[in-house]
Amino acid sequence: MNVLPPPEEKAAYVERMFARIARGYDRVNRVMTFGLDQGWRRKVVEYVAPPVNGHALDVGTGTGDFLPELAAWAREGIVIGVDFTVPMMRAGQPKIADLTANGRAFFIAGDALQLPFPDNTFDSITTGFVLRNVVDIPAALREMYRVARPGAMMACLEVARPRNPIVRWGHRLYFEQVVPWIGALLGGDRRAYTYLPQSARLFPSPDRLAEMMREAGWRYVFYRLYGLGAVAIHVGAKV
Ligand SMILES: C[S@@+](CC[C@H](N)C(=O)[O-])C[C@H]1O[C@@H](n2cnc3c(N)ncnc32)[C@H](O)[C@@H]1O
Repeated sequence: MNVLPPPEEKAAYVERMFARIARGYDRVNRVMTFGLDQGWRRKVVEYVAPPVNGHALDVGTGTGDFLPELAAWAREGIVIGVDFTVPMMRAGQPKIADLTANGRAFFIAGDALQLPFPDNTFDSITTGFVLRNVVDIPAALREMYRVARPGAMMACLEVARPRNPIVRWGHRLYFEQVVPWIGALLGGDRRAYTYLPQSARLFPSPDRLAEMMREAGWRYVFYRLYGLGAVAIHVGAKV
């Protein structure tokens, strides 16, 4: 069953889907990734190394899993999570409640393709499992570049396909057959977790994504694979 929407309906489809699964989103993530997802996010934040009093942005922040880690680095700075699905941010509000009370972390509703920030604003930018969902990946990469300060680092966490043929076969079986059921049982939404492997299939390879980052202006681009090659972290700098 193909659940992928046509491009002109993708943004509305994605927003509705994440609004539906917002409450169970974190639980499904932990189970589906065998608890590895938070370690990958910590790695992403290490790559962008937010300065102590810096400004950090997480694009497509969802329930804000990156924000406490960004705030732990930028301990005298400000961290912002931007997303166009308000129920996802609402579900994550308790995670950043203390930081928000101290004026250090905020959720802001906005589109990754038209970020609601001036040019050259952020020292560090993260984005996790988002680019697969946007209609125009180059435009999202250019927007992040626009709002990054010269000297800023950006890191992107996304799904990839393992290169080892045996691991790739097992991963495909798990991702396409098991994950939709985990989503159905724990997240109450089989369709959303069928979209996940289907959208992953169309996502550019890590080499191609690195190229797209360079085309968007990012420099010193490299990537590393994690989770037996099931996810990639791409890193770039604005010079
Ligand atoms: C798979 S979730 C990832 C959430 C979070 N980054 C994480 O690591 O768990 C994808 C998120 O990207 C958001 N998203 C997708 N396209 C977007 C866009 N064009 N603008 C803003 N947010 C977007 C969705 O609303 C959703 O919350």
